[in-house]
Amino acid sequence: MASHLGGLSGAPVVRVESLVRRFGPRTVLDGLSLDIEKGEFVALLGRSGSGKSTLLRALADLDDKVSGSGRLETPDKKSVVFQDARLLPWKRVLENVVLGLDLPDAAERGRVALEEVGLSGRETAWPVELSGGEQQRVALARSLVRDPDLLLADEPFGALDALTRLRMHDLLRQLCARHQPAVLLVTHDVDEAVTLADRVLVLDNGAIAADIVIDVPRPRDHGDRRFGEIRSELLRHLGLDTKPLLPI
Ligand SMILES: Nc1ncnc2c1ncn2[C@@H]1O[C@H](COP(=O)(O)OP(=O)(O)OP(=O)(O)O)[C@@H](O)[C@H]1O
Repeated sequence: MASHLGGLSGAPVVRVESLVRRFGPRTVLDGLSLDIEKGEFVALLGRSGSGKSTLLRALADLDDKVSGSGRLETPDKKSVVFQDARLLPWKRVLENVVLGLDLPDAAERGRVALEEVGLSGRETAWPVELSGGEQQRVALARSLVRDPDLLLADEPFGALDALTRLRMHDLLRQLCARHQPAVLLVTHDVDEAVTLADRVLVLDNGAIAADIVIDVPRPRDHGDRRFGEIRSELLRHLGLDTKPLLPI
């Protein structure tokens, strides 16, 4: 698989070939292959337990037990955003953003990143003083201040209310357009995937079962005919056909 080039050029930023991850007798990733191009926004869907977070952890270098006959190549500069912001409660917002950033202009960069996510003026606040959406924006600022070549996001909006989620979609698109990292976004939300991504993958049986280029012009309208076709195709791949659950 992974034959897609998506109209983008250059060597892939992420190259995965024949990746295997077993937990005891259970094979969760079974020879998975995948490429992500520079600046490409890829969303990853899959049923619960299909191995999405397992793959993301492998790409984030958080798992040293992956194996396989192929290769796992990722850039050195990568950032991860999780469902919960994971801010240190005893550090102020700006300190959280620049934590571990060993650069003379770290504070200035942190301020710029906070401005980009709309949190200017909150530099000295404590995380507990921020809403869930604001905390997640701090987490985004913390990721982007490192200017990553790869942004890995594991259901980053899963804990947010619907309106905040939509606002975060816009923000993430803007930030990605500006910073141009390659992105792998794990999500359960088919519409989120089709709204944001250049390409959507479906993980099933330990491998990429579908690889669909989203050829819908931006800004994307959920009511667009092509949007609906792609949504239906993805739901089919997820085993969630649009058949009614109850007899009508
Ligand atoms: N540390 C672990 N030890 C044992 N099994 C694990 C471990 N981590 C993950 N698994 C198993 O691997 C499978 C895939 O888990 P993973 O969290 O990657 O799925 P997922 O697709 O992200 O699921 P969800 O959508 O529910 O978050 C699951 O069956 C899970 O029980």
